[in-house]
Formats: sequence, C-alpha cells, structure tokens
Amino acid sequence: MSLLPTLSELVARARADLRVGLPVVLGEGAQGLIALAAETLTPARLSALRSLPGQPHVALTARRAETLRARAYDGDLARVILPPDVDAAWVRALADPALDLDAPMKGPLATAREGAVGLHRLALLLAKSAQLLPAMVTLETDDPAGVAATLMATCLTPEAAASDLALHHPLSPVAQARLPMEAAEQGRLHIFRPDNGGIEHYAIEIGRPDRDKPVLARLHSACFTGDVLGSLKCDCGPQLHAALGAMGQAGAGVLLYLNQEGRGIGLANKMRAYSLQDQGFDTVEANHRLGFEDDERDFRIGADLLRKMGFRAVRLMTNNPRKTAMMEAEGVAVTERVPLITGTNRHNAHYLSVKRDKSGHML
Ligand SMILES: Nc1nc2c(ncn2[C@@H]2O[C@H](COP(=O)(O)OP(=O)(O)OP(=O)(O)O)[C@@H](O)[C@H]2O)c(=O)[nH]1
Ligand SMILES: [Zn+2]
Repeated sequence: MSLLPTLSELVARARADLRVGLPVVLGEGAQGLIALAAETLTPARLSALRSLPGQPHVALTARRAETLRARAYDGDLARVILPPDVDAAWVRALADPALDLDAPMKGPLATAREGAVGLHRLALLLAKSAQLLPAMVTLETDDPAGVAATLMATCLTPEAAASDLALHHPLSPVAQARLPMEAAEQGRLHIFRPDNGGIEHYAIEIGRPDRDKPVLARLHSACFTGDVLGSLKCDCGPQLHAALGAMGQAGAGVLLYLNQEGRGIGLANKMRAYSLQDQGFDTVEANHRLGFEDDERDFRIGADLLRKMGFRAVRLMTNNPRKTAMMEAEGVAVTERVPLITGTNRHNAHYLSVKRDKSGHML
C-alpha cells in the first residue's frame, strides 16, 4: 500500500485538472504531449503554451472536423495546425458550434499528417470523459516527465491511461434507505459509487423482488430537463413516471437511475445540442456537430448494478435494442422486452421519429 496515486486516481485528477483549465501531460520516455481543454483555455494559458518550443495543434474528433471542413488525416480525429495570429476565442469557436452560423470559421484549416496521433486520441478521450467539448489544444514534447514536473501537471502513461478510460469501473453500494413514493409506497433508494471517484448512480427498488425470478426493470438515463422540469422536447419524464407506476402496480421492480445526462455528454453539452436543434439540426446531427457520437453512454453500468443487487434476469422496460443487447452481453438475461411508449406530444414527435429512424428505437 502506498499513499501515491494509482493510475485510476491520476486519470480522475487529470479530468479535474482539465475542467479547471490546467494542462495534463500524456506520454513516457521521449514522446509526450502537453494538452489543455479548448473549452477551458484562457488567453494567458494559450500564450504560455506558445512560449514553449514547438507547433501547437487543436485536436478535434472527425465528427467536428467534418463540419469545419478540416481534413482528418488520422481517421477518427484531425489535428488543426494552430495559426500564429489566432486567440483563445478562435480556439473556442473551433470547439464550440454555437458560433458556426453567426461567425463561420475562415478556412481553410490546415491539418497535420504525422506525429503523436495516439496521444492526441487519448487527449480527446479524456476531454469526453470530463464531459467537456471534445477539442484539445496540444503541444508535443520530448520530455514528458520533465515538463510535467515543471508544470506541476498530472502525467499519464498512454497505454495504461487508455485502458483505464475504456474500463468499466465497478460500483459499490454506499448507502440505502426506505423511500415511500407516490408511485409505490414500498420504495428503497440505493446509492452506488464507482471505484475511481466518478459519477454515482442510483437504484430504486420497489417492493421486495424475488431474486430467483426475472425482475421488472428499467434503465433510465438522467434527463434533468425531462425528469425535473417536465420538458416536452423528449419523453423521459413520462417514461420515468410510467415505469415507476408499473412497478408500483406490480408491487415489485427495480429502476436504475443512471447519471448519464444527455446520452452521456452531460447537461452543458446537451444544452449546446438543444441550441443546435433550434437551428434546425436533429438530435443525432447536433451531437455530431459538437464532436460526439450519437450515444456516448456505457450501459455496462446497468448490468453491474443489477448483478450487485442479486438479479440475474430481467423483464426490461425499453424500446432501445442496444439496452437489451448489452444486458445479454453482460450476462443478465432479458426474458422479455416490455415496450414503454408514452409522452408523445407535438414538440417531441420529430425527436421520436429520428430515434426510430436513425437510432433503431422500436417506437
Ligand atoms: N445528447 C442528447 N441527449 C438527449 C436529447 N434528448 C434526450 N436526451 C437524453 O437521452 C437520454 C434518454 O435516452 P432515450 O434515447 O430517450 O431513451 P433510451 O433510454 O435510450 O431508450 P428507452 O429505454 O427506449 O427509453 C437521457 O440521458 C436524456 O438526457 C438530445 O436531444 N440530445
Ligand atoms: Zn429527456
């Protein structure tokens, strides 16, 4: 046992550093990268980066690069060569599509062909896992350990950090208590926490479901706008209440409330996506323009929680085939898919049709 941070703890620290605007150093030996999140880049930090030797780049996902018409020579990502005369606001505009229509980027954007592609890919993964816009300002270095020491920055070895980011971090129960609810008086709320200090998730157990039989279950992804504010732009609020209601009626069930707001991109990015939707893009296109995939959720969490609670089989309330497939892949049997169609209105009709046509939802 040591008081030194483990790799997972260093990754957690790196995430926090990026959110406050600090650089993170990726690399080992003589290959390294200093990386700052475009979203939290200040003018002072940009000029400090420029005072170091080398050519800074802005790494973007190929999704974002496509909108900006920047060539992605590296497949899934593009490295824009930072022009010498641009400021932090320019970098931000590269990352954030809010200004795409008002102040279109003056192109063409020159992109790099060679260099530390793997480290840039890792930098983008880190930005996503910090729920920041996937855009990173970078500078290659041949002395990552030395630079990290000088900058008091977190230094991550690439392979280990990449595998930690891809890992499902097991969840442990933290606390639970009785919670009578409108939909079901016999309720109990369980809180679970991952071993890397990441986001907590909840399970609402209704009644005392028999662990030897398939349980009526729902994987609900957090939607602040729908669940709390009663937004009409989606169907989340009515789905949440209908699922709890059905479990209350049946006298038994488990609803997992997974804090994967905005299909895993976070509430700030979801609001950026809504703003793009107001400009005419659909829910999938808006995610892409921000640089994200359609759905960035990790559904392994749901299977882990169910198993931890002693369930091995579910009657899953969903219209999303990815959820049933993931459950089966993770060893939780889905004995029945229970459709959950509710909450259609004139504001979400188009959204629901896009989910059916582009995301394969059975609506
Ligand atoms: N990025 C993004 N997320 C959204 C949008 N509208 C809703 N969400 C999020 O989508 C998640 C709900 O996912 P849905 O696709 O509605 O439903 P599902 O959970 O995949 O499938 P079902 O089990 O059939 O309901 C929640 O995390 C919402 O915050 C949107 O326009 N953009
Ligand atoms: Zn919603």
